[in-house]
Formats: sequence, C-alpha cells, structure tokens
Amino acid sequence: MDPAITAADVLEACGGADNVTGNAVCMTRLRLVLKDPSRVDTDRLETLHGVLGVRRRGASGVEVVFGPAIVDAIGREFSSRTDLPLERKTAKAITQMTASGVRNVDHLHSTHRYGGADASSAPQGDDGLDKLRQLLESPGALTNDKGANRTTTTGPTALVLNGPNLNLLGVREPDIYGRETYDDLVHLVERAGRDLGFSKVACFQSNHEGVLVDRIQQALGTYDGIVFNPAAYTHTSIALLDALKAVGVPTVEVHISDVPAREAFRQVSYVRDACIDTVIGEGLEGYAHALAILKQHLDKKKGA
Ligand SMILES: O=C1C[C@@](O)(C(=O)O)C[C@@H](O)[C@@H]1O
Repeated sequence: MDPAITAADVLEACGGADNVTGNAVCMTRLRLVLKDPSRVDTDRLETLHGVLGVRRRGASGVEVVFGPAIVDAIGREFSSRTDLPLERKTAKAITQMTASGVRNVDHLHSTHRYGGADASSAPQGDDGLDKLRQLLESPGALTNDKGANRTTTTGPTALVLNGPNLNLLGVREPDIYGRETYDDLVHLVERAGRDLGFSKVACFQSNHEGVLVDRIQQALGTYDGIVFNPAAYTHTSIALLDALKAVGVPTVEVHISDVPAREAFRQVSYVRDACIDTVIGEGLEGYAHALAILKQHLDKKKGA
C-alpha cells in the first residue's frame, strides 16, 4: 500500500483539504477534525485500501483506523496535503479524553465507548436482546475457536486468547466494551496480524479457566507469542499466571476497558507478572497495539 495514494484518497473522501481543520494520529488511527462533517463520504472511506474501520467522533470528528504499522506514514502524508501540523496522541492522552467524556458523543457507525467507573451499561432494547440471542445460539459461541489464519509465509505466529464473556462483545455492557462483536474483533486481529507481518494469528475464546490453561499449555512450541485478555480471570486466576510462567511464551496482556478507572476489585492482575507488557483502555484497537508490541519483542529476540 502506498501511503501517499491512500492519504490522497482519504482526503478526497473527507471533502478535500479545505474541509479539514485538525490532523492527529494515535497508535492505530488517523483522527481528523472537519469543518463540515456532512461532506465526509464514510462508505467510500471504508472501502479504501488499508482502512480497517471508520468512526464518527463528536460533532466534527472522524477517525480512520489503519493499524499501527502504517498510521504514522498516512498522518505525515495527510499533514503535507493539508498544511496542518501532525499531532501525536499518546495512549495516556486518549485515556484522558475518554475519562473526560470526549468519546461519549454522536457516533455514526457504532457506539464505541470504553471504560469509566461511572459507565452504566446493559444490552439496549430488543435489538440488544436479539443480538445476545444470536450470539448465544451461534455454533461454537461458548468456545469460540476461530482457528488459525495464515497471513504470510514468513514471520512469527501468535495466539490471541480471550477469556469469559468476551464472546458477548457487542451486546455485553456496550457503554463499557463498545458495540463491536467478537467477530469484529477477530477480523481486526486478522488484519493487524497481516499488516504487522505475522505468518499466522489464531483467535480463541473460552468461558472456562481450565480450557484457557490448556490453550496456554498447547501454545508451547506452537505459537511464538500470545496476546491475552483473561477478562474476569485477570483478577482471580493464579492458575492462568502459573500456566503462562510454565510455558514462558512471550505474552502481552490486553484489556478493552480502562480498568484502572473501574472498581477496586479489578485493580489486581495476577497474570501481569508473567507478561512482557499490558495494553489498557484502547478498545478493540488495543489488540492491534498488543500485537505490535509482541511483534517488536519477537523481532528483537530473533535479532539478539
Ligand atoms: O471481562 C472483562 C473484560 C476486561 O478484561 C477488559 O477487556 O476490559 C476487564 C475485566 O475487568 C473484565 O472482567
């Protein structure tokens, strides 16, 4: 993908340079502020090569998700085409924006709010109940093994492991975890894995602690690294900590919500001790960030 061509296409779909008043990048997204948001062609944006997703933010913001491997190059290209400085938003700044409510406004495609101790949440109305029913009735819903997705022939392999209730993403407390589903997460992970140069990324979800222990054990000799959201077991499971320590497969812990801003009982992570890093409060894109950290670690290890 040529960042110059993609940036030009994005700019055109956003109504041209005179419609853009702010240009920033975070770990995975181009964050734009627009004079007239009605001039943004969201359908076109979503089909552009390299674009993983599009979100409206507030009255005048649009975020275009690219993944960590290319977002910076796109931001620089965008900056030179709009004559606007490129701001770089850190994960901390985004967490602060989230905490101060900047995210909690008008979203066109999906309501996508993460974290916050005060977030009230429940599946909304009939639509939420229908989605919940569909998720529970879908085959493999309770042990959602999406199998291995071969991306390229070289490069390391990763297992993306998800714990209890994450199969219900999309209907589960959407004010905290957003409206994207577990399938959306699998697609995001597959794309990020491909962009980052993994040869294989497999997703697996289970509601059962012992099944997760088994998967961690099976990862030894099968996968080069693990991205792990142990969900509620984060705060309780010595068995998962022991399994990670036993196999010694490099693992990045990830949490969708801003766990430090939530209840006291969520402030402990047993698994953290066995992880090389932790990504918190970045929504589903946090998994792409975690894969990027893992890839960097594995590349360094290979070069060492
Ligand atoms: O199930 C989850 C999800 C979570 O791990 C997250 O991704 O934000 C946070 C946990 O406290 C919670 O039990």
